[in-house]
Amino acid sequence: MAAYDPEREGAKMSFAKDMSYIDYLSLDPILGSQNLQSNAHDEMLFIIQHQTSELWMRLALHELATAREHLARGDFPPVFKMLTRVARIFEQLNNAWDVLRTMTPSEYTEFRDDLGASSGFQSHQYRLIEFILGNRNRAMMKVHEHRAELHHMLGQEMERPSLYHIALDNLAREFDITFPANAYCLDGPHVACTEVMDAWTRVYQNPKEHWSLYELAEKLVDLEDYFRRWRFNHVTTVERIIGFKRGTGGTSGVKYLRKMLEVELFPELWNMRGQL
Ligand code: HEM
Ligand SMILES: N[C@@H](CC(=O)c1ccccc1NC=O)C(=O)O
Repeated sequence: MAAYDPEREGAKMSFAKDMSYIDYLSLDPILGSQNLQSNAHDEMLFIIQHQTSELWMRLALHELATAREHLARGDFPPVFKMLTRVARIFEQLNNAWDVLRTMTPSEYTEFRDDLGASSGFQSHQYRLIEFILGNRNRAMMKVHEHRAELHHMLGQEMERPSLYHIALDNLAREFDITFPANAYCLDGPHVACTEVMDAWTRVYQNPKEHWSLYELAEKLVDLEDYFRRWRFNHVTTVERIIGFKRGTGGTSGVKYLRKMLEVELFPELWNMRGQL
């Protein structure tokens, strides 16, 4: 029997003049961007793990920015879809730790020194995700001063209402109320506010009456749930690989990351649950 030839069934096989897979996906720059700093076998894993994470974060930002625009118009269905997708992206990032966990401390030590002072602490996309969700801290912007455009982007985000702020606008509108100004702090983390908690409580006490806000609240809780799991997986993997060593970024390492586990993005949505 002759070997199968897809061309005979009509598959296009010549791409000298047409856009092909490698062209459309810009695979040349992507697959040529694993610039190893050492000869350690596991550095490839380390770089690809981070590069793929950054690509997923790029998508998460794309979804979150558009979700915020729709939410500002009170257009809920696309927001639900996009927030679900972002939660799934975090699930994807969470599963990716299983691959990285195959690297032992001995293997990581082979190239850790070659990382210099670089660290995930300097991931501008991670910081943007935090800022867009509402966990804002100007001090975190300083590491980007040498990259004016990234620094500017983070600064601009800090001037916009966060996704949660926009959710609160919708919540206030539902009950024809106004939240105190401190519920809308632009350049700091969101601080829990009783009036907001009471309004979410009213939503959960009568879901049928406030179904869109109820669904929105659950999407936000879902997203934060997955984000928390990411932080937890990160700190556990870090402890497993470097123990309590200081981070390359200069923080205390695991101690710093444990502190970050305390971050609450949407505190009222968690605090109100004990009141129902
Ligand atoms: C061997 C694996 C890893 C180790 C040992 C590690 C270690 C650390 C340490 C010690 C910090 C604290 C900052 C510092 O002083 O350096 C940190 C922060 C961070 N890492 Fe990793 N990390 C690892 C993998 C990853 C991966 C795969 C990502 C995915 C992008 C990542 C993203 C981050 C981010 C975003 C921060 C900042 C967190 C924050 O400020 O809340 N890390 N990491
Ligand atoms: N902070 C890590 C190094 C590290 O994980 C890292 C280094 C360069 C680019 C991304 C990294 N990932 C997360 O921090 C360490 O202290 O070993």
